[in-house]
Amino acid sequence: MGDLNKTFINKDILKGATKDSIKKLDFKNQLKNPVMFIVYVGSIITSIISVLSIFNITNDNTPFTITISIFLWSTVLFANFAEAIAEGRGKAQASSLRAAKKDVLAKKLKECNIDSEFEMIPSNLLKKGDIVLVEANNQIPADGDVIEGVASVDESAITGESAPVIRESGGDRCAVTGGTTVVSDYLIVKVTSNAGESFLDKMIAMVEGAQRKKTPNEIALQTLLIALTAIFLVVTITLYPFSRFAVNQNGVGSVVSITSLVALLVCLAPTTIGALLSSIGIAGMSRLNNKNVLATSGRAIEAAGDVDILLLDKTGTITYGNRQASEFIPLKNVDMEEFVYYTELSSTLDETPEGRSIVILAKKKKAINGNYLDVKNPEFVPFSAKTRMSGTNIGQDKIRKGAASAIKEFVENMGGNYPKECDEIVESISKKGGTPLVVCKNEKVLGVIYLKDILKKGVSEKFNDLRKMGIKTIMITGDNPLTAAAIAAEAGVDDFLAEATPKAKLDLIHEYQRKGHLVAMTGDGSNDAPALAQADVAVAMNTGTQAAKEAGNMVDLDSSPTKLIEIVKIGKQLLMTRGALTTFSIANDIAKYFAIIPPLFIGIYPQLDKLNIMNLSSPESAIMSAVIYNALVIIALVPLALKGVKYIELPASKLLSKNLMIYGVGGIITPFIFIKLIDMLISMIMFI
Ligand SMILES: Nc1ncnc2c1ncn2[C@@H]1O[C@H](COP(=O)(O)OP(=O)(O)OP(=O)(O)O)[C@@H](O)[C@H]1O
Ligand SMILES: [K+]
Ligand SMILES: [Mg+2]
Repeated sequence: MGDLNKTFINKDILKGATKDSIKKLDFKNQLKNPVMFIVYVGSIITSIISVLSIFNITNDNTPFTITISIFLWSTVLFANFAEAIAEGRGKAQASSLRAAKKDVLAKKLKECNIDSEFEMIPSNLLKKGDIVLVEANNQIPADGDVIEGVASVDESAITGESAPVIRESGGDRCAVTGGTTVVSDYLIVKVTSNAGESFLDKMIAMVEGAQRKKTPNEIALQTLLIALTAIFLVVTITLYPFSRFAVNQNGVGSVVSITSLVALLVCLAPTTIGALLSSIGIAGMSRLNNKNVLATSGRAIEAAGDVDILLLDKTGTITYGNRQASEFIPLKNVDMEEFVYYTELSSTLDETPEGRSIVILAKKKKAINGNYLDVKNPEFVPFSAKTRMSGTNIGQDKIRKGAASAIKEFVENMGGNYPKECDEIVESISKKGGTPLVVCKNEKVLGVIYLKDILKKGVSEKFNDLRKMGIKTIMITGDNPLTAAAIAAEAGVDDFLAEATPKAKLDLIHEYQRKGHLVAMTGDGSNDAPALAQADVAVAMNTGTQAAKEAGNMVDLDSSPTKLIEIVKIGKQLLMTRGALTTFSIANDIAKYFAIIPPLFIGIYPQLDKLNIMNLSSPESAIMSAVIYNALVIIALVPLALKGVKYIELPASKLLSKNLMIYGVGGIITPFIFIKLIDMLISMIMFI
C-alpha cells in the first residue's frame, strides 16, 4: 500500500504492543478469550496464595508458588502481546493512511455546471448528494461519482501507484476517492458518502482491525478449544478431593496443592493456540493489506484458500477498460459523411467512455468532411447493460448503436433486414478482439464502429499459475462470442461466457455454488455488482464503480485481474497456519502430561515412577518447568503466527500429512527437550 508502512515489525510497533499487552489485562477484555481467561483466573488465585504464604497464613511452598504465579501472569501477558503486535502492524498502516486524510476546503456548487455559483466549505461538512468542483492540483474532498468532466487523478496516496489514472463521467471509471488529487483539467463530482463513512475511513477501520469479526471457522475452533479446556477443568477439580481421599486411604504422600492443580490445568489447556488464534487472523488481514488488497471480511480471506472457480469481467478487469473508437466502417451503400453524421448523433449525449470516444473520432473525421450537427430536441436513450445499446430519438427517427445482436433484433423488429455484409464486418472486428458497435437508423443498418481495448500486461502467464493452483478461470463479458473468444485466447483464460447480462453473471455463480464450488469473482462495473455480492470471494477493482466496490468483500488497489493468486495464497497460508499451530499446541500437551502427572502423584502412587520417563529433578521443578515452557512457547511462536507458515504448492492431502509430521511430531518432541532443559537450569540455580 504505497506509503503504508510495510515493515514487518519496528521499534514503535514493539513499544506500542508492550503497552497494549498491559492494557489488555482488564477483566472484560480477558473474558473474550475463554481459554486464556482460565489462565487469568489461575494467575489471580496463585497470586493470592503467594501473598498468604508469604505471611505464613498458609503453609505453601512460597518460592514455588511465587514462580508459578509470575509465569502464569507472563502467559497471559504473552497472549496479549501476540494480539497487540498483530494489531500494531495494522495501526501503523492506519496512521499513514490518516496522513492522506486531510481536511480541505471544497468548492460546493449550487448547480451542476462549471459556471455555477459556489461556496467554499470544509470537506468534513460535505454531505451525500452535494456537488463539488475539483480543479487541477486540488484534493478531491470526498468519495463520489464524476458527473461531468474527464481528468487525470493522482491516487498514489491510496494505491501507492504514482502514474495518474483517468477518471471520467458515465462509465465504469466514474468513481473517485476522497484524499486523491486531480492532476489536470477539472471534475464535477457528486458526493456519495458522508464524512466519516468514506472509503479511506473504512480502510483505516479495516487495517486497524476494528471491524474484524470472528469467522465461522475461528468460532468453531474456539468452541472446540473451550470444550477441551472445560474437560481439563473438570478433571483437575476432581483431582483435589481424589488426592485427599487417596492420602487418607494410603496414609502416605501429601494432598496436591491448589497451585499445582492450577499449573496442571494451564499446561493441559490448549493455551498456545488459544493465545495465538486471533493474531493469526489479524496477521492474515495485514498480509493482504501489504499486497494492496483491502478485505472487509475475514471469512472471504479463508474462503479464498479453497476457491476453485474464478470469474472475471472482461472490460476494465482483464482489459484496461478504455474501449476507444478507432475506426468507422460504413456499409457499401452508405457514404462516410452520412455514417459519421449518424454515429455522432447516436453518441452526442452518451456519457460513457465509449460514447465520448466516438464523438471525438467523429469530430476528427468532420474536420475533413466539414459536416455540422444541427438537430432540434434530441431525446437521448442511455446505454444499459441489459439492452446493450444506446442512441438518440429525433422526432420519428430512432438512431441506435450497440452490440450486433441487439441491433439485429432492433432492426428486424422495425421490419428491416440485417445485411450479411454487416455480419462480415462485425466478425472481422471481433476476431481481432475488438468490440464492434453497429449503428442503425430505424430499420436501416448504416455501418459499424470499431472499439479497441488493450489487455492488461502479463495476465496470460498469471492465468497459467492459477491453473496450476487448481483454479479454473472463466471470463464473462457483455461482448459478443467472437470478441470474447479472441480476448479469452489472448488472455489465456480457461473458458468464457459471452453476451452476458448482469443476471447471467449472477446465475453462473449460483450454478457453480450449487455444484459445491467456491467461487471468486473479479469485476469493476455496476453491472458486476449483483454477481460480486453473490460470490464467496469478490474482488472489486479500485478503478471500478462505487457499486462494485460496495458489493465486493475485497478491493484491489492495483486493479489487477490476477491479484487473486496472492489472495488465494494468503488464504491458504492462513488456514495452514491455524491448522499447524492447533496441531502443535495439542501435541505439546502430551509431553506436559508426562512432565506433570508423575511428579504430582508419585507421593501417593509410587508405581507412577514408570511414567516418569523425563526424570525431572523434583516435583516442584517439573511443574515449574512445564509452566515456564508453556509461557515461553507462546512468545516463540508469535513470529510464525504473524508471518504464517511457508506456503508450498502441494495437493491438499500431501500438505496435510507434511504438516502433521512437522507440527504434530515436532509438537510432541519439542516440549520434552525444552522442559528437560528448563528443569536442569532450575536445579542448577537451586544448587547455587
Ligand atoms: N455506450 C454504449 N452504447 C451502446 N452500446 C454499448 C455501449 N457500451 C457498450 N455497448 C455494448 O454493450 C455490450 C455490453 O457492454 P457492457 O459494458 O455491459 O459489458 P460487460 O458486461 O461489462 O462486460 P465487459 O466488461 O466485458 O464489456 C458491449 O459489448 C457493447 O457491444
Ligand atoms: K497449555
Ligand atoms: Mg464491465
